[in-house]
Amino acid sequence: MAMHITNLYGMNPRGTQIIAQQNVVKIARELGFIEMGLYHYPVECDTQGELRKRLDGITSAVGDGDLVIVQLPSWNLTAYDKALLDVLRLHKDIKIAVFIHDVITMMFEGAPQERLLEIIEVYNMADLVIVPSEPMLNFLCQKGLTVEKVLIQSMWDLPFEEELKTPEFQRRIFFSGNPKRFGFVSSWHYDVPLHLYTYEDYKVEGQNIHYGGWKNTTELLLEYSSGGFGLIWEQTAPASYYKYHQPHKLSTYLAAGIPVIVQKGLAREQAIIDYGLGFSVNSAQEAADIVKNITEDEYQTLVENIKNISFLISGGFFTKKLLIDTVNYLLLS
Ligand SMILES: O=c1ccn([C@@H]2O[C@H](COP(=O)(O)OP(=O)(O)O)[C@@H](O)[C@H]2O)c(=O)[nH]1
Repeated sequence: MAMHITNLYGMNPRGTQIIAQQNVVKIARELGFIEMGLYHYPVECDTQGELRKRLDGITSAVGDGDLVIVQLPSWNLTAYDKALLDVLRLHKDIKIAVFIHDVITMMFEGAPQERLLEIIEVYNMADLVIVPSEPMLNFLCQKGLTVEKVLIQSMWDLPFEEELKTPEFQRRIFFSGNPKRFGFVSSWHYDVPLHLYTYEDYKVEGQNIHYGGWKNTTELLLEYSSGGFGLIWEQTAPASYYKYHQPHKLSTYLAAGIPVIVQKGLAREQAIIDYGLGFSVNSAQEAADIVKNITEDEYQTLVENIKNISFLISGGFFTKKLLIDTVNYLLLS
């Protein structure tokens, strides 16, 4: 019996979609998974026959009784995801887990309800689903998710081997994300600097913004670990997605060892408070006030609290555990 996991290629390699899927696969390989590469392309150009031939090639290493983790979305059409699972299901005793990274219809405004139902139908073809949060699980169940075996992802990992220095006390806030998605950036006018990293060209509109352009993972972690706070905020529209979403930036800040400030009501708020990793706030003004008023001792206490979780994230432990739990759950019950 072999274990397979899909991996996404062909999209902007700076996008979180690619970074997250490739990091999961990096960790899965260490556990003996075989990579199944999926290419992002205009699926509508394929005839049914061409798509089937393509999928036969992609799944050629899969045999009867194997276990496959499909990371979704593939960012191709839902019809492609369904066709992939259909082809996998042709194998006798195959075990399929769908690892839900994002639900595309929830991310963009005006997406028709039927599309969400089509996506959930694909999830329902799996023996197990991995969801990004409990609110997401509840939402999907209300909309028709029927898969009984479910695991909830606790955190993204950011496998990273280099030693980072302990962050120094700095009154500044880091934010990584596209300002077109996160409108609060353009109205930043507080007397605490906001250091922004994004691959989108950004004409600085807010005040006290230091635009750092794009950094690769190593560069970003080095910037963050020089000291400050990491901000996690809701996207502008639709303004509810981050109540369900597992934010990648949370792990990036914690991997670098810096405390975080999260907007109240977002999916990871409680964990941040329970583990003493930072603060939750109602407004950007409140975030700036915390950074202005915190003492150096209080900052260092937070940095100490974060050391263990930082070790787990850079060592890939959350994903290893999730993948091992997936295999055990699929094979033993
Ligand atoms: O200069 C940059 C800016 C962003 N990122 C990555 O992009 C993520 C944030 O992107 P996004 O807002 O799409 O992800 P989210 O946090 O919403 O999951 C960060 O965690 C980084 O992994 C990066 O590597 N370099």
